[in-house]
Amino acid sequence: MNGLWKVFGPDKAAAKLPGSADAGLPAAELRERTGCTAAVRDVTFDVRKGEVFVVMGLSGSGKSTLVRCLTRLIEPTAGSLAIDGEDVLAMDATRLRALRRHRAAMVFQHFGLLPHRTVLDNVAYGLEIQGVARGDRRAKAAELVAKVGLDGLQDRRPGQLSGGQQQRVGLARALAADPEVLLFDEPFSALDPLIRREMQEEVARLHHEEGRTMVFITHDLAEALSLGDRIALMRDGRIVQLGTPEEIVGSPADDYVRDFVRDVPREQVLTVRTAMRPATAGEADQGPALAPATTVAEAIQAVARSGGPARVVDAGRCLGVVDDAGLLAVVAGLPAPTGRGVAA
Ligand SMILES: Nc1ncnc2c1ncn2[C@@H]1O[C@H](COP(=O)(O)OP(=O)(O)OP(=O)(O)O)[C@@H](O)[C@H]1O
Repeated sequence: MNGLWKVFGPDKAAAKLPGSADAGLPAAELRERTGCTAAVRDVTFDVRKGEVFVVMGLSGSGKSTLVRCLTRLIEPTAGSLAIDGEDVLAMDATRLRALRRHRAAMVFQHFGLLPHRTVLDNVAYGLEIQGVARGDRRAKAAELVAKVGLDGLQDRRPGQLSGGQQQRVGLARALAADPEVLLFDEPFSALDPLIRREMQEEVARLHHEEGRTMVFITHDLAEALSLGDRIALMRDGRIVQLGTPEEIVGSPADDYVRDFVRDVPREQVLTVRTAMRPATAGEADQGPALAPATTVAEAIQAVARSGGPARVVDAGRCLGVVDDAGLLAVVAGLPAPTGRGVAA
């Protein structure tokens, strides 16, 4: 998407706002002057095939509006939007329906399961509206019920399931459409923390197995950091930073982001790439070898066990070494000493 806007308010005023002098005003002032709310302001990003793209921000920052614009459940006010090169804003009603059914399925916080149908029939429902024959859809639904870990529960009704199990049914139903992209709107925020963790692991596992593209909305930083390949952090309708968890925690774009990530356990997010320094003579072939994606927390264990620096090795090449001073600097949030982070 490119330069996307969604402005709520009186039609004429809303249409005029993108690009106007008022467009940058803080939310309250904007509302006072124009009667409009700019829920999404000039947002540009690409979701890459196969990645988990997280949209994160506090309540009211514009996450849901942004993700609903992706399939035009909400009509954007301005900007452009494409999926696989096809212009979404030019799609007619038929193409749009196909987009929402087959290409970008949405998983909501409240799944809206059909209470009188069994688990299997709820999952098969998505296939039913696609016109799949009964025998085929039941076989496919049974496969998906097993995939999301609900084996043996297929004849229950939603009321006989726990919250987490209901979410799995919703997930299986979304997967039944075999969409290119799964859009998750805060799907787990109503769950208690243990079940929530379990569902996050489930999503991570499914992603790992299938490599399906996922767009995931959350206001929970820990969830964003654990699931996201990249995170777009929103504030007041804008993206304030877009980057990997390591970039957001390690190099916050401004004071707002810095404050946001202040309490994150840095050693669990940052990797040895941030902590390493060039190897000196003789170090390149000594000590334990760590992959570049190794977290600082894991590297601390390796260095503590071996009593000396560890090497960061990628495809047989030594990129640098990490020692206790470098690892401690990361944990303490200190700037890397000169020479660190530079490949040898
Ligand atoms: N239909 C609407 N009419 C007017 N304003 C709206 C409408 N929908 C959303 N807004 C406003 O747009 C802004 C962004 O809302 P949005 O729901 O996208 O935020 P969010 O980040 O998803 O919040 P939450 O985490 O609470 O769901 C808010 O200021 C909200 O009040």
